[in-house]
Amino acid sequence: MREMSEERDVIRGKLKQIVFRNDDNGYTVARFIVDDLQQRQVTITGYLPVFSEDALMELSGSYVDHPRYGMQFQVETFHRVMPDDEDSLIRFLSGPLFEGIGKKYAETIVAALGKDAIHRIKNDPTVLDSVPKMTSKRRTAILEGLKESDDDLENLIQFFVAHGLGMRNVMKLERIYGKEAVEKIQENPYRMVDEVDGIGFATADKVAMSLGFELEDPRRLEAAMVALVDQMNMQSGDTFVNREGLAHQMKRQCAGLTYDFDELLESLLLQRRLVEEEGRIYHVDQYDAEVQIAQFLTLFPFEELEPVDPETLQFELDALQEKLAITYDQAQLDAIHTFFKHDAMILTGGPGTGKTTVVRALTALFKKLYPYQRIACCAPTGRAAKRLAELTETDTFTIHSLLGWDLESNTFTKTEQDPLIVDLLIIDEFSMVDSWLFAALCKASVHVKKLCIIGDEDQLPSVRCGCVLKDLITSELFPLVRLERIFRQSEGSDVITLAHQIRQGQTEELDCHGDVAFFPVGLYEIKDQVINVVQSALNKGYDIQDIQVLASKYNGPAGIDRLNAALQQCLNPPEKGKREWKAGYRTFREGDKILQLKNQPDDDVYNGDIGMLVEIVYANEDEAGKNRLIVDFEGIPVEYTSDNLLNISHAYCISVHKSQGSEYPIVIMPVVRDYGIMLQRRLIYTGVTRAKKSLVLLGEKDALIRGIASQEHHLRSTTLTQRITAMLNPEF
Ligand SMILES: Nc1ncnc2c1ncn2[C@@H]1O[C@H](COP(=O)(O)OP(=O)(O)OP(=O)(O)O)[C@@H](O)[C@H]1O
Repeated sequence: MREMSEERDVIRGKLKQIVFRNDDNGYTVARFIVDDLQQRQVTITGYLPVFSEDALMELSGSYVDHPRYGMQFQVETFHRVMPDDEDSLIRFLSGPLFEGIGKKYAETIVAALGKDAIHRIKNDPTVLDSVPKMTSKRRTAILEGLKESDDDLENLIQFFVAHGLGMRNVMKLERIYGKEAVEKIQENPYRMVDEVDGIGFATADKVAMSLGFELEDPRRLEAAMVALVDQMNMQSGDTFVNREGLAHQMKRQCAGLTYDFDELLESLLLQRRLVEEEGRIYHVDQYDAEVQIAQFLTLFPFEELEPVDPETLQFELDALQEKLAITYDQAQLDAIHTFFKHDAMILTGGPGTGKTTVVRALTALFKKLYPYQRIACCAPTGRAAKRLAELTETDTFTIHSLLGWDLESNTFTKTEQDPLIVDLLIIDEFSMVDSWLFAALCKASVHVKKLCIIGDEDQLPSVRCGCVLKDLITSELFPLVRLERIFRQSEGSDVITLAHQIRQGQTEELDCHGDVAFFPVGLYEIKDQVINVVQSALNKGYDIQDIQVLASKYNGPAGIDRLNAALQQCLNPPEKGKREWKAGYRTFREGDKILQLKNQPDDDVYNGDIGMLVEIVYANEDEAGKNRLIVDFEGIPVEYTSDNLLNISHAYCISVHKSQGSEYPIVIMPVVRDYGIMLQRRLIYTGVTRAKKSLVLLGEKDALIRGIASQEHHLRSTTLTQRITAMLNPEF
């Protein structure tokens, strides 16, 4: 039993050391030095933000006698006490809150503004002008530091944490709504779903319930309907839902609640959170994305390049072929001429058909013919961008980094107001680009004068909504060059031959010889046989990073989770001296092969990147008292703590979807009936074409054949093509 003393106490003092902290909700156990004559040390507990150790705090709460931990001070409210003597003021201003302000400059500030410097700056920031040697950097550091030390922020944190939000989200709210956050969220917590990235309906609903909202509150039902449209789109890949389907799903989700569907929908249409067009209901973001893409492409280009003289082009082309000792075939030459003749072009073709070879020629010739124009190459994944950079010797980016993506707000700094300064834009692996991302790229591309889109139309469509590549090809807006001849085959690739058979839906006499092997294996033997194949490749001298196992679903005996666990046990077993970190159901071990699951642009690692776990640092050796894991992504070290551990998983076996945009020397791919409808032609094709050198298929031949024969069950429904057509022919 815990005993609690009755009266509320107030203590003043400073934080000494954090003993425990849950970063999700801010729950903290810390040592605190009370600012009295004895300088007593007290253990405090409560939901608190991270304070700097120098901050003078006033805590109000009560002492609790904990049976195991003894007397603790349980914090109910807290606020920062501003220093009121010169010494403390100088220490405060030169503390960690004020970046770049040292002791000397803090003295200058206090000498200029006196003991009530903080009060004066807060009342009128222009008083900083009277401080000698005040630079704009120093000014920003002081104002930002004061903002952080504000009591309002502390009250705001307490309010939201009490209503179930984690510290991370609270900080986002503060950034978006400022001091009005509490008022705004109290009035309608569901606005967070639309306005705060990373907060979905479930989180907003938790806050609303805690604030006492009714289940049938119209604001709740409206938010539920918008979230439902989003969720249905994410599941199907479509860019809209139909009215009846939405009404039906809404009925299921809001069973037992009384509401009028038509009225709710009408209200959402009026607010323009949803958009209706001929019975189709769009989430406003999806609608705007389609319109933006269609508008941009139909008006493209806004400025034109001087045309090239055909003779000069031919001269440079001949010189390039000689320099590279290559002869482009007719389709490749067509691609090159089309590119220089038109403002935009789509280049498509299967693996090994020479797409990258053409891009190399395009960039080399463009540099010669337009020496003062800027080129940017981009791709949706880091891997694809790196490959393009190696081959084209041009500035190459992921689309996210090109657009200056901000992870916290999920927004881009490059927009129509601050567009890209690029004349030629080349986008590779375009089949993976979704509607929302392409719309963002279009918005920032108003100065682009030439556009080249490259992608394999037979690969899986983008993870998120839309099928932009297919829609652009169907719209016939831009000239399309299709490369069919397989050049890699002449280098002896049986993988490519098989890939083309799969693409054409050919199921008889599948070419499984040479670099392609098929082993008939039953479902329950898959795990052991995969290990055997991996072992024999390792024995032949391949590295674990060269070998990639690709599976089609997560659960089941041949699922990703099971294969990862088995492969880890076999390839990187526990060993004395090899450090481990058990995190939930996963054990990370030094030497593990790791997959990045999310974009982390600040660290330069992206969804689909693969690295190696090189070091584990335990909490008791770490300054911040946290377990830490360091992964090396081809020379880029990235740190993970419990805060971002969900961004990675083991990579011995990964999904075919995650492998898009990457290539591996050896691919091992189980194909079993247990994968069900996942095993379709596009997925098999995408997996098979990841293999650069050799491919091992193992499983049930009938599952492979049935998979190749099965086309997508659900072709994505979008309206991009018809929008483009309508914009080109406004009279219809
Ligand atoms: N005209 C050509 N003559 C000789 N070899 C060629 C020619 N075009 C391409 N190749 C060679 O064919 C191979 C595949 O070309 P490339 O990498 O450009 O194809 P790709 O379509 O980009 O393939 P993937 O999509 O699989 O990367 C390369 O080794 C390339 O050097």
